[in-house]
Amino acid sequence: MTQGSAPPADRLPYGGWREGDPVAARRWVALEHPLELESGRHLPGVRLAYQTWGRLDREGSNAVLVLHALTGDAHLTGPAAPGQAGPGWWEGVVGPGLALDTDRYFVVAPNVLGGCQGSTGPSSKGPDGSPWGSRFPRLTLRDTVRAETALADALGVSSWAAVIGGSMGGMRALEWSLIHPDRVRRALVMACPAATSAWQIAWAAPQLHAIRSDPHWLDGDYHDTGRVPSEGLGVARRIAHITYRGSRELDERFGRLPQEGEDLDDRGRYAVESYLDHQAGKLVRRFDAASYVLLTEAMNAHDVGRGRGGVATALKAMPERTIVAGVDTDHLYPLHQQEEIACHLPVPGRVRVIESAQGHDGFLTATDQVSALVEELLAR
Ligand SMILES: CC(=O)SCCNC(=O)CCNC(=O)[C@H](O)C(C)(C)COP(=O)(O)OP(=O)(O)OC[C@H]1O[C@@H](n2cnc3c(N)ncnc32)[C@H](O)[C@@H]1OP(=O)(O)O
Ligand SMILES: N[C@@H](CCO)C(=O)O
Repeated sequence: MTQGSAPPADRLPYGGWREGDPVAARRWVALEHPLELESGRHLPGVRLAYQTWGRLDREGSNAVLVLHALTGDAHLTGPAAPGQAGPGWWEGVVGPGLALDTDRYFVVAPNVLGGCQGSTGPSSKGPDGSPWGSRFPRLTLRDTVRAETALADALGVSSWAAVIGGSMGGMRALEWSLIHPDRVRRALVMACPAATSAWQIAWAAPQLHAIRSDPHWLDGDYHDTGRVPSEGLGVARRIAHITYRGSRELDERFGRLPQEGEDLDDRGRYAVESYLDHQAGKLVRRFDAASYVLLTEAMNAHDVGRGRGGVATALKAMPERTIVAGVDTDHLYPLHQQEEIACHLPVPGRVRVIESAQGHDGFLTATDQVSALVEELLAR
């Protein structure tokens, strides 16, 4: 296993992974051997990008793993790297004296395998030096956990004090706990299901279709062409973003208003259309379409019960100290899915409800309530 603090030289980052990055704790780890995937295939040359905050104690017992959502990254908090847009995605939750107190805990956030923010994914160069593109193997979320097992080993973390995640991060927190029951002491699982439902696969379908219909998609082999399937990815993000937000929220924020300075009678847009255009444009600038497809398919395949005797049996192996939370207005991953998880835990409990108008994104925006959950988890 090799490790470093500079980005892998063969990586064209979409995020902030550049030579001379001023934040010392942005690192990567390279797996020595090809990663054996759930499919039986092997993925060579795996590198995982990650960031850390705080220090690991002598016993190696104070490490907390935070797992990001679909288009997230390893940057939880702190100054952005040069060229990287914006602060971290969990500002106010992680830091000195905050709920995830970096004076006490060693916080680790990897970029998911298959992603495009520093870790190996379809846009990385394959063994022959050209981008993986369509040759990149299908992944499951279990594969992403197996890759991170090597990261935990490299960091000297024998067991995590807690594994925390929302949405895809929550699915992966479940898988971490079930693959390594001896290495996860607590879990906080937010806004995700035990198994992806028809409703969620249905919402993903037009997104995948939009990307694959883009003339620049080229069956996933576009990385060397100088063109990217930005129209398709933009449509996918618009669809996804509607599912991430509250219906009442959008009504109250935008109503039937036209976008400022635009005339609806002269091809102008409604304000909400402009908002979705903005969200699409931001994602297209920071995310790779092939990673989006790969990870969406990995989420579609998510089922903690697969090969474990079903969901109810599988969840019995979760840590006793598990908190499950959902957002009251989340119409993508509705609360009944978190209730299902909570009722099958070894210590069945009630779901913690995050009250937020902002739908699924509540686990990102309601930082005070999320902080309270993190504090409760770590106090147990
Ligand atoms: C766990 C993870 O790692 S997930 C990764 C986190 N990041 C993302 O998901 C990126 C996508 N963004 C989001 O999902 C959300 O914006 C969040 C959750 C990050 C933040 O949500 P909020 O703070 O509620 O932001 P909101 O949805 O209101 O969007 C604000 C943006 O819309 C823009 N906007 C608002 N109204 C309009 C409009 N009528 N026309 C155009 N743009 C508009 C704002 O100017 C602002 O732009 P900026 O982000 O470039 O500054
Ligand atoms: N806004 C989040 C929602 C997905 O859970 C993301 O883009 O990853």
